[in-house]
Amino acid sequence: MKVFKDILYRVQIEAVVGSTSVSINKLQFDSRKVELNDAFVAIRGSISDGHKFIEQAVNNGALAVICEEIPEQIVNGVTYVEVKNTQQALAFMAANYYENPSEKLKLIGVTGTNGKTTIATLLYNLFTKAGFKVGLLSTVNVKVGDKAFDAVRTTPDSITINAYLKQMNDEGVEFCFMEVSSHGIDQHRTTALEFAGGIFTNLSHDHLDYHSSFVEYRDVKKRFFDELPASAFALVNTDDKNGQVMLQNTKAQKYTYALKSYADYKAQILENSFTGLLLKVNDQELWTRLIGSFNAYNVLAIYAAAELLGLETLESLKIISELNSVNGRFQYVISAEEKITAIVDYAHTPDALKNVLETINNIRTKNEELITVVGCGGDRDSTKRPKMGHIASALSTKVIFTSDNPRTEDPDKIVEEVEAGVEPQNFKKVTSVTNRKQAIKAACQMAKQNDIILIAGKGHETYQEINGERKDFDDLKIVNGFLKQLNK
Ligand SMILES: CC(=O)N[C@H]1[C@@H](OP(=O)(O)OP(=O)(O)OC[C@H]2O[C@@H](n3ccc(=O)[nH]c3=O)[C@H](O)[C@@H]2O)O[C@H](CO)[C@@H](O)[C@@H]1O[C@H](C)C(=O)N[C@@H](C)C(=O)N[C@H](CCC(=O)O)C(=O)O
Ligand SMILES: Nc1ncnc2c1ncn2[C@@H]1O[C@H](COP(=O)(O)OP(=O)(O)OP(=O)(O)O)[C@@H](O)[C@H]1O
Ligand SMILES: N[C@H](CCC[C@H](N)C(=O)O)C(=O)O
Ligand SMILES: [Mg+2]
Repeated sequence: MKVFKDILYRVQIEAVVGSTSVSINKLQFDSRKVELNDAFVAIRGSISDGHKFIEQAVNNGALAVICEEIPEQIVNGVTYVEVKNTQQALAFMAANYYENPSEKLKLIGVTGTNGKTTIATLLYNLFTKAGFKVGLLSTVNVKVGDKAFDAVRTTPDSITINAYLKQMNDEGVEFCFMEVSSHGIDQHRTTALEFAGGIFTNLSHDHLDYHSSFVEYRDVKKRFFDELPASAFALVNTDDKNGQVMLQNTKAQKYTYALKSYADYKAQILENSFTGLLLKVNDQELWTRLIGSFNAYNVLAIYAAAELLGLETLESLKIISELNSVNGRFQYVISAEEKITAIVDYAHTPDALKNVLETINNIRTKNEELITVVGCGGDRDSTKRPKMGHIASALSTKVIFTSDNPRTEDPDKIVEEVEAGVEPQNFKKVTSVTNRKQAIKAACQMAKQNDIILIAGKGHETYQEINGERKDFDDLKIVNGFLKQLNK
């Protein structure tokens, strides 16, 4: 039990009805989960409005209600608190409830369109290998030291974030690396957290269904840097034109990294092959098993962050050279006889897809075909579909369009929208097989000796979501199975 008044610390209160001296049990923003003596926070969402469920929350036993408008019908014995923004209030309340756990460790947030999971996970692995107890909040999973938990979202809601951070405090975690998504910033999931550093990767097309324009998407990302404290570092990629924008109004100490332009942390690619990258980083040579020039940015960012967090340079260079690629990010298998390479990659944005295809094209020889299997998710930004169709067909020798996670949309219709981006000169490279398993099978059957198959979009995901139902599905396992059948 916690005293309600203490939980409200730093929350800007507009009006109160009832007493704030009561003791509350848990915080909830979903009325269906409210139990006796909980506090219910009513959030105006995109589908429904939490204010409609205040009565249900009270019937379920809520002792306190935090809302943007106190209802006309109030119940005796229940405390109502009016605030301007309930999502923001929830963030402060969650931090207070768990005793501000972000202040008791070094929390580093990674934001940008692509590379967040890669950078956060590599930093988790780097600091763990350096002997620290580390935490991770990422798309793939949540880690508290070596304990792993399933991740539901890239950036969880503020109650979940603070609960994990508290668990990290209890277990003596010193550093936590977390992904900060644009939805997360916009919905104040990361407000009230004390960050020791922020990293910006890059900005390209994604989530334009949610944010009304690219400028709004950019400004949401920028808000994360605007809110960093002066004690934190802000480390940005200045080869991306939006890197400097992120630094415009930040109070944090500014650092830059780049391959092409002047920066505090600079790298040059000396070698780029299927076995990895050889980089020159601030005059030191650095070998990494990670593949593709985009990974040079990720590796440079973790090298810089490690230095800013006080890790010894030689030690971090040594450990970085031992790090493996992250689950579902350029993971590959090679079939035993035909030597067909199948790559599974989480590229689900036009820019990521282009990077992965260019990386493969830089490495493969002209005699080998590049067969790409790709689709786009349903109930997500549909404007990226034709763009990804265009990129896949222009940069591969053959393409099979298929389903990603159709969610509640018609899978055939999504495939048609992807096909719409194909230019006439590429028509004959393209076929469509809506069933993803059949599409992967077809790619394996098409492939000849030494060819390369790219299966993009789902990476580490072990399910396919169709009509709200998640069924087991693992690109890597499936392609491995078909490649083995070919060998028989
Ligand atoms: C678009 C989006 O971000 N939606 C999030 C948002 O939902 P919403 O605004 O639609 O909520 P709503 O359903 O309208 O309901 C409003 C409120 O009423 C409450 N409610 C609803 C019904 C009821 O009976 N009782 C009740 O109290 C809900 O709990 C909610 O608090 O607020 C909810 C509660 O916090 C989130 O669960 C939900 O995430 C949904 C599931 C989602 O899919 N989000 C994705 C898009 C997302 O956040 N993705 C990013 C990754 C992006 C990236 O790759 O960069 C992420 O960080 O994971
Ligand atoms: N620095 C980068 N620049 C461009 N593309 C990248 C970069 N790093 C990774 N990618 C590509 O983007 C894909 C997704 O990478 P990653 O999962 O690290 O990004 P993310 O930002 O966490 O994505 P999400 O928004 O889904 O959480 C990778 O599979 C790869 O194809
Ligand atoms: N974090 C991203 C993941 C997309 C992954 C892709 N497989 C899809 O389902 O669209 C999102 O929620 O938009
Ligand atoms: Mg991620």
